[in-house]
Amino acid sequence: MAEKDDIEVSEAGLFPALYKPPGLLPIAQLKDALLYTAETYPVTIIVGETGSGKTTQIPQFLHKSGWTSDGSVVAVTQPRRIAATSVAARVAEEMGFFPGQLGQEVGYSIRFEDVTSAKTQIKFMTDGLLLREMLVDPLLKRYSVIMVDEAHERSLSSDILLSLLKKILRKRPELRVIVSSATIEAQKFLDFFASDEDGKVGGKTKNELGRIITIQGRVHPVDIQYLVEPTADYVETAVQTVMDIHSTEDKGDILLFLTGREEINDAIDKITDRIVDFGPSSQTLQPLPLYAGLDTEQQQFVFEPAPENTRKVIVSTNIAEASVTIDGIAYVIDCGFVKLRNYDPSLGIERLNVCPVSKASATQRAGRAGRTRPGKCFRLYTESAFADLPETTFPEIQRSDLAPVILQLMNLGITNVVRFDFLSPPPSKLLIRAMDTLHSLGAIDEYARLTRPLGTRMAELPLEPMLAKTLLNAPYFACLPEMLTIASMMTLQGTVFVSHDGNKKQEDKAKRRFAVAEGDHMTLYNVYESFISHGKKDAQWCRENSLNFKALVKAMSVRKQLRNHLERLGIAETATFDGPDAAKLRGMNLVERVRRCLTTGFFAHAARMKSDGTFTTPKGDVTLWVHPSSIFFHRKADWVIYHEIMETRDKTYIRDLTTVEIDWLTEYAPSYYRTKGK
Ligand SMILES: Nc1ncnc2c1ncn2[C@@H]1O[C@H](COP(=O)(O)OP(=O)(O)OP(=O)(O)O)[C@@H](O)[C@H]1O
Repeated sequence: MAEKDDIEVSEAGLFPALYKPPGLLPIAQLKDALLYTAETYPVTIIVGETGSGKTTQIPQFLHKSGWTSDGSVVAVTQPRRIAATSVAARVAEEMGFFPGQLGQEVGYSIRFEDVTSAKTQIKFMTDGLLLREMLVDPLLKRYSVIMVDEAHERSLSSDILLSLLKKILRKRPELRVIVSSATIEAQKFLDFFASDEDGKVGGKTKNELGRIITIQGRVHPVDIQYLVEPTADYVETAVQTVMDIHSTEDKGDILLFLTGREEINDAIDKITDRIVDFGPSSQTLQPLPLYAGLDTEQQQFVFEPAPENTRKVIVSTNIAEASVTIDGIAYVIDCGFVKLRNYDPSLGIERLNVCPVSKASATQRAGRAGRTRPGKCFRLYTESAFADLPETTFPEIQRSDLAPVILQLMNLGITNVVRFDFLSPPPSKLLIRAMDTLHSLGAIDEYARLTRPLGTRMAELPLEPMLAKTLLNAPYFACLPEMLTIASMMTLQGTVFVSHDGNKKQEDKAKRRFAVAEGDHMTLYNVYESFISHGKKDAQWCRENSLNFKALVKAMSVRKQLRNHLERLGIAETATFDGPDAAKLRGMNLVERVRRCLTTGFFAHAARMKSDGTFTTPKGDVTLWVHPSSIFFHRKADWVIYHEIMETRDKTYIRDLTTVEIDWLTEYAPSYYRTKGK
């Protein structure tokens, strides 16, 4: 029986307290001001210290003061999935719901994972997902308030979302938009919403449009320390700092920010090697990785409390940088760098460049400490280097492949994307390249209009344009069931094979066992089929075959969702369409039909193997390296199409390859290969 002191009254009823309220968060003092502003003005820009309570408290204030009473929903968008899911869990808990009740009054929605219900009143979601919802609900009518969190990060989707919300406000003056931002961007956001030919948004003049609210103060102090001299090897310095903290500082977990998976694994190996130096009796260290490529389950580990006498060291990319609270973190180590995507429109290659973080990012990182206890942040750069950092991160919209987002904008009826009201307009080269890509895929015509049905259908599928086109073409190649599986497996982004207990050899053996000579797509198909034929629920079989059980279960769910999307478009899984080549295709085996179908979507990603085992682009101007995860890392091929291309450090890698015939490129993309002179 619970003690009286452990009993809390919540809206959900009486039950033993699962959590202790965080005391008065700084935002509590501004509750009335905030609610008044939201009542009075369409736009509220909120600027506050990290940890002051913006993300977790504002939606609850709004909910309690009636913004959801008519069945409307308060939405909070996040640039990252881990933030959306973990904050939803926290808010549900604060409102008195048990973990199993997540998805009822409080829920979250991220791509291929909707944990909401008809009851949901507070919904956390990725900014990209809210954009998608506009396809079915263009004015986002189910929401009374939309809070765009971490808007200063300038993610591609949140920038586009702000532009579209500005448009929606003209038609829905009763909608409330709250934008949470770092100080430096606040005025820019308000000015953006106010800028209009007639100075009016939703019938309001500039002065009536919105206000900036600033929250002072934080829950616990964070002591920031800098290096006296710069370091030439921040991974080594980071590991050393972990060891120093462990031997000299009080209890408390550590969060170390590095730039990517390789560095993270390297640091974890080094930490593991050095733990032994501390001897068996002392408190031990538990290093845990955190990056986007891990599946949700693996990411959840970092939130679990460390075992007794153990100090957690979470080694993370910037995905833990904003909105995330990991209870127990007392120390943050910030390497000062981040990997940023940079799309090269002339070559169509995405580069991952290691760049110095912005001051806003460094502040966010430091703010992961001092949330549930006082903290320290060790910046692995000098104070003068900090002073030289840019204020905010360069907007993603100015360095991304814009084809997916332009396709969506067009489907929302924005016909002239060049004149779209961007917060920061992208360079014209990026726009031109995106239009080019969409045109070559047949999604837009020569007048830059969305084609019907292909273009609109491509926009409606939650897949990138090349994969969407491939899937939509599959009925012409009588391979829709197979392509549904392949598309679902592609969304797992390399998490299918795992080395259990670090047994890399076993993993390689398993890969060879499932390998299909024609390439990685059919190999993944083979894995999925074997999983299904082993009764779907067989985690032990997955272990024996170095497969990630959770990832495969996820693939099943994604496949079902994609199948439902197609059904809504009037395409049944069993559909076969007769194209001009129907008779010819009937004589071909399944693998050839799949390869041809892949060519119709990925023809722009063609490459040819050279004698040294590397690949080259059709023009021969770029050397491409096979990603080690591909079956062609050790095998020969001639022409291939690939799914993804990425430049890291000094090499350009391609991953997920399938063999094709050179003639198919001109057969399925005649204008692309003719005009490109390839
Ligand atoms: N999962 C959690 N466990 C324990 N305390 C939490 C948790 N989530 C939030 N808190 C408490 O609530 C406070 C406010 O968190 P919240 O995410 O709302 O702040 P924020 O202002 O949005 O911060 P940021 O901008 O840094 O994301 C934290 O500082 C912490 O004290």
